Amino acid sequence: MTLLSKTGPGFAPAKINLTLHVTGQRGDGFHLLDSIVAFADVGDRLSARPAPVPSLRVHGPMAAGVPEDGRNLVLKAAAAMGASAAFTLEKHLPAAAGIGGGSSDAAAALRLLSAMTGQSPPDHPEVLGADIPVCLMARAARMRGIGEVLSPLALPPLPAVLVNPRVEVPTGAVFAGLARKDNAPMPDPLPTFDDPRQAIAFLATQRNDLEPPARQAQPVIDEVLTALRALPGAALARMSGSGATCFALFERPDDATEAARLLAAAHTGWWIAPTCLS
Ligand SMILES: C[C@](O)(CO)[C@H](O)COP(=O)(O)OP(=O)(O)OC[C@H]1O[C@@H](n2ccc(N)nc2=O)[C@H](O)[C@@H]1O
Ligand SMILES: Nc1ncnc2c1ncn2[C@@H]1O[C@H](COP(=O)(O)OP(=O)(O)OP(=O)(O)O)[C@@H](O)[C@H]1O
Repeated sequence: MTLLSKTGPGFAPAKINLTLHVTGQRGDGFHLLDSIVAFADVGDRLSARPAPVPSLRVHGPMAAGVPEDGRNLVLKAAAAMGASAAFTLEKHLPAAAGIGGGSSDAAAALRLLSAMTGQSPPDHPEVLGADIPVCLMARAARMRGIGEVLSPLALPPLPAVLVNPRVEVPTGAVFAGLARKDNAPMPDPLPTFDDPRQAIAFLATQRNDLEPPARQAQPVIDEVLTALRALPGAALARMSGSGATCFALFERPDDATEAARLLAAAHTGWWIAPTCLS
C-alpha cells in the first residue's frame, strides 16, 4: 500500500476518471470526451533546482522502467517552456496505468518551472498530452474536448481504493478498440452533490466507455473489478482512464482503509492505495 500527503507544486497526484464518455472523434483521430475527473492524495513527487542543462533522475518504488531521457514527459514539459532545471522524480504511481502518472508529472514540472522562472505555462498543454491540462488544474473538473475544455466541479471528498494489477495498457490501443465513438454525453448541467452517497448514486448511472476494449485487451481487469465489488462497503467499482487501474468508492474513509488492507492481504502482487478523491 502507498500513502503520501498532498502538498506543494511538485506533488503529482493520481488522476481518476470517475466517468469517461467517448462522444466523437476529431479529424486528426483524437477522441472527444466527457469525463468527471478527480484527484487522489497519492502521487509522485517532483523537485527541481535551477541548472544550465536539463536533467532528470527517477527513483522510488515505481521507478523501474521509467525513462530518464527526453522521452520522459517531465523533460518534454521543460522543453515546451524553453526552461531548464535539474529534476528529481520520486515515482509512486504505476506507469501506463490510466491514472495519468506521466501527465501529472509533466504538470508538476510546468508548475515548478513557472514558479522558478516567472513564465506562464504553455497556452496549449494538451499538445504535450491530453491529460496534462486537467493535471495542471489538479482539482475536480468536468473535462471535455480532447481534454482541454475544463469546468471546475464541486465534489464531496470521496473515500476510495485504487488498484492496479501491474499490467501496462497503452492508451492509443484502447481507443482503437472502441466499438462506437459517438456515445451519449453526460447530462448538462451536471447535478450538484451534497455528500458521497449522492455523488456515488449519480456516478453509478454513468459509464467509462473505454472499459470494454480495455477488459478485452487485459482480462485481469475483470478480476480486479470483481474483487473490488466484493469488498465490504464498496458502493461502486469502475476503471479509470484507459486502464488497467480500477477504483472502488465508499461512503466512509474507514471502510476504504479497511478494504485496502483486506485486498492487499489477498493480492500481494497488485498495487493498492486507499485514498480520498477530490
Ligand atoms: C484516456 C485518458 O487518460 C482520459 O483522461 C486521456 O484521454 C489520455 O490522455 P493521455 O494519456 O495524456 O493521452 P495522449 O498522450 O495525448 O494520447 C495517447 C493516445 O491516446 C489516444 N487519444 C488520447 C486522448 C484523446 N482524447 N483521444 C485519443 O484518441 C491517441 O491515440 C493518442 O495517440
Ligand atoms: N514521468 C513519467 N512517468 C511514467 N511514465 C512516463 C513518464 N514520462 C513518460 N513516460 C512514458 O509514458 C508511458 C505512459 O505512462 P503514463 O503513466 O503517463 O500513462 P497513463 O497513466 O496510462 O496515462 P493516462 O492516464 O494519461 O492514459 C510509459 O509507458 C512511459 O514509458
